[in-house]
Amino acid sequence: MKKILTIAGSDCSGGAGIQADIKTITAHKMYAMSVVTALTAQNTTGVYGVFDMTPEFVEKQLDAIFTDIIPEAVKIGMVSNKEIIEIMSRKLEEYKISNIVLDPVMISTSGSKLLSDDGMKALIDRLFPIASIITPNIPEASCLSGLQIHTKKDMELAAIEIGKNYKGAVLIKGGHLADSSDDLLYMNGGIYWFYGENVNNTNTHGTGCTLSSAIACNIADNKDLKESVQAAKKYITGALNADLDLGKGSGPLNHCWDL
Ligand SMILES: Nc1ncnc2c1ncn2[C@@H]1O[C@H](COP(=O)(O)OP(=O)(O)O)[C@@H](O)[C@H]1O
Ligand SMILES: Cc1ncc(COP(=O)(O)O)c(N)n1
Repeated sequence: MKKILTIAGSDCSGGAGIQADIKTITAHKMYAMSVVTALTAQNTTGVYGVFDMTPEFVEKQLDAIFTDIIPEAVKIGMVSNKEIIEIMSRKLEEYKISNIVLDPVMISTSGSKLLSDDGMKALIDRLFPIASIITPNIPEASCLSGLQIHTKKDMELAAIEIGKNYKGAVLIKGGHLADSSDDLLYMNGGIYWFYGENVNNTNTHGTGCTLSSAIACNIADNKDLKESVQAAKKYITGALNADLDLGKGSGPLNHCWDL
């Protein structure tokens, strides 16, 4: 069985973070492991508290995993702060871990900040260089490129701008653009569009976490990056179409459908 590690924050309401990742990995019939970087008290209406793990305990978790079970792919989500990022980058390099999918989580769908300002710089300097692919949403791509993004052409310009400083693949997710769910992959100077069915469902809590975990599973399954994104898009569309409606805000996805 393929083993996937998620390094991310916990969402006690089960919609995003570690919980979304484990559900996605299990739905792909793979073995999920998790390193928790932070606990959050959140639900479909907002984030009400964040409790960061100590860097030392993140290190202990990473050592416990990498000295015993080596994952075929790793997904990185919420990383909180600079100290945690520095430990992660050291450990991922020390154990020569490859196939890293990095979701640069900065702000939750409900608008809460999930990464400190110095964390942002450390993320770019320490984790971007070791990731095979980064998966910013539109606000994150805007922050990384310094460009406003309102159209698909803007997405292309932002991807090229991010690509100037980063050698890996960039997937800009289009979920925040009105009436479109098309995602853009920028890789080796080429632009590839992934056209998605725009599902009429406002329950999108955890879509980014789910997509990046699904990409990690597909990479572990020996698919190339384009095939991995295509298959992950199929998974997210299915989970949105499976239509769960929980909570008072933007609810979680339904992972209980036949892939
Ligand atoms: N209403 C929707 N219908 C279909 N796909 C969607 C919808 N909303 C988001 N997606 C898809 O979910 C994935 C995550 O995108 P997005 O919501 O932009 O990320 P994030 O959760 O990081 O903000 C992307 O593949 C995007 O195209
Ligand atoms: C622990 C954790 N990690 C990531 C997200 C972002 O997910 P989303 O953008 O879908 O709210 C979140 N809300 N909580």
